[in-house]
Amino acid sequence: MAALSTSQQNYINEFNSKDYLNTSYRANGGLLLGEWTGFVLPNLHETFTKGGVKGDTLLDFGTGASIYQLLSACEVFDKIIVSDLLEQNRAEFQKWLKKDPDAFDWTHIIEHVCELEGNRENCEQKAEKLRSKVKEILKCDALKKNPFDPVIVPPVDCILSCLCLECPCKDIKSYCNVLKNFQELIKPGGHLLISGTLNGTFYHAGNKRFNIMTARKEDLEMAFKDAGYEIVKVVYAPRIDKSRMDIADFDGLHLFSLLLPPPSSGRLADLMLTSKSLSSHSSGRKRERKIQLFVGGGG
Ligand SMILES: C[S@@+](CC[C@H](N)C(=O)[O-])C[C@H]1O[C@@H](n2cnc3c(N)ncnc32)[C@H](O)[C@@H]1O
Repeated sequence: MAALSTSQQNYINEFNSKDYLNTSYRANGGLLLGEWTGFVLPNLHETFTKGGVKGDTLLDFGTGASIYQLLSACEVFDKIIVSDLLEQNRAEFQKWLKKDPDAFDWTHIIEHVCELEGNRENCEQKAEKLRSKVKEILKCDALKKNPFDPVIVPPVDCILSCLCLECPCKDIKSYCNVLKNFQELIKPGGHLLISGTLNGTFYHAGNKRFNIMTARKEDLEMAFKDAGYEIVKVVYAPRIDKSRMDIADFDGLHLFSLLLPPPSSGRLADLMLTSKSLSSHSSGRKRERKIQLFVGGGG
């Protein structure tokens, strides 16, 4: 088994789920309430309505113990898979799912999303809808080729990841590598939605400090293109309130809506050549047929 990086071991030992939720999202005072939620919730609402992103399964990568990012998604996906590196985060998420009295109270955030959706449902109905859509809570590690190893997750319609990839990735090269590995997890023609902060170097969960990769606009744009995604939409916003830079020092926010294009005919030829040269016996032929069928179906 590969050794854990310092960053992963640090997360395992030091990241307290409740401290993170309280620092970031507690009603009246969470650092990420206001500018972050005021940015990400309407943008996700729009992505999952006017933006037309929908499907059978959404995979949320690096969920932590957060639910805010799934509240609009649960309207347009049948199944949601959540995932995180940390056992403590997965357990904390499970508490919310099971309505444990000790679970974090997300009411203020759920109300915000209900308002965005025109109050079709009340808070309780909305929470129940999300609970009913979450089908799995998986362990993941962004730094592995298959982040769910040894589990094989069949390709999904959409991967969503908020405030996560800048934590494990030490630089833009490793970030781009993670994006490339994500391709195996997304159906061709499916979406990748990535949202996070710009130009930050650290954030706090309680009194513990976690360093992050400094994400610059131009580096992110380049990484998504280099990794083979088509940028459908990108939204940026500056950080206005800089009074608590000692808790997290980012100066802006971003949301990228990306498309994983179906393989072009040139790429199909490459795939078929690779497939043929990989095996000359019947399993190779089966694989070749599967690729042809799939491309035919995808356009
Ligand atoms: C800043 S928190 C964001 C949590 C949540 N997505 C949110 O928006 O509130 C960063 C998350 O990244 C997770 N993380 C750190 N290293 C990771 C890795 N190697 N693979 C997957 N997740 C990781 C942490 O466990 C943590 O939940």
